[in-house]
Amino acid sequence: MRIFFTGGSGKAGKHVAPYLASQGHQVTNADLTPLGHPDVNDLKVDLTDAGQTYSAMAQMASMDELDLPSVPSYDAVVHFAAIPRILLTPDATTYAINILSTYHVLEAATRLGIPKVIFASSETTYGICFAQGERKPLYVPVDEEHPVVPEDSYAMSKVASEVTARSFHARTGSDLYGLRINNVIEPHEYEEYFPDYLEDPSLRRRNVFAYIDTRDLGQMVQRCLTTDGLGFEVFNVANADMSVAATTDEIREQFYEGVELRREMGRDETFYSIDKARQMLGFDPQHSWRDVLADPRA
Ligand SMILES: NC(=O)c1ccc[n+]([C@@H]2O[C@H](COP(=O)([O-])OP(=O)(O)OC[C@H]3O[C@@H](n4cnc5c(N)ncnc54)[C@H](O)[C@@H]3O)[C@@H](O)[C@H]2O)c1
Ligand SMILES: O=C(O)[C@H]1O[C@@H](O)[C@H](O)[C@@H](O)[C@@H]1O
Repeated sequence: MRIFFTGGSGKAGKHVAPYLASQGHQVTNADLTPLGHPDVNDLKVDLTDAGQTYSAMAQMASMDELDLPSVPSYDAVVHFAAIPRILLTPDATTYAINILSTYHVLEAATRLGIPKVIFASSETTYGICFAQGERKPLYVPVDEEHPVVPEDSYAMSKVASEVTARSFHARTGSDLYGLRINNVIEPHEYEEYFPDYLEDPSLRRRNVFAYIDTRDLGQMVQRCLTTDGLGFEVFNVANADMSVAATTDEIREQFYEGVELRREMGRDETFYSIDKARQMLGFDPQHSWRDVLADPRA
């Protein structure tokens, strides 16, 4: 497929964009800074500018396309570009950049007739990650039906992005899949961060003890690309296990007193439910910190 990928130079995108290229897709990376990967075409675009966004999505992807009879249309957009958390820019700027760029991407894709947009939403929509003080989930495992009423500007921008996508879907009926991505972990980060997480699970409370490996995030995007006709949907994205060594029973006892348990859970199973992605997309995460570090409980 011919893919317009935004934010391909970032933490998640620099893994996912080349992975999609390795799966045979033709990938254009629309970002403020280039990725510089041999298999990905870089295009410098400021997505907060509507004209730039539309123009970039309408034009040819590479010099090779000069030899085609006309400029082909993109088959899908993967929208990862964003200010990816609070405290990087003032709250109002974080909100403004994220909602504006997402609106522009969705509008351009819609007007150009691109049939699918996969966009990065976030675990923060559930209001736990960047809550002032501690906030527990209403129930576990946290699934896509859990209320999304966050108090921080970043998560608000992601909720607004989902609402905007749902409305574009109402207009066109096209496929718009929002990925409520958990905390992104690059392969080299297991050795860097996880020894501390295994030692002290409270470090992962704000992520409901979950994580997502960049390689499994790539698999998720690929599955979204190959699964058509779902319309507007949001999906939690996380690895199958927790980012800590404690068991689900121990975590519930220590952190989730009074939190409803909706169903039986496995010993190490993620509290960030990926049942929907498994059922609707066949998502099947392959990686774990246990591939890199010894499980102190094994
Ligand atoms: N990192 C995480 O743990 C995490 C978790 C959940 C969701 N997300 C979401 O996933 C996506 C990717 O996150 P990331 O960690 O790779 O972030 P990142 O900051 O590393 O990458 C984002 C990229 O977007 C680009 N960008 C920002 N503003 C832009 C603009 N106006 N025009 C064009 N490009 C612009 C940046 O240059 C950067 O390369 C984001 O939407 C983020 O909100 C991230
Ligand atoms: O976008 C998000 O959800 C993420 O933002 C990151 O900066 C946080 O460190 C991470 O915990 C969140 O998962």
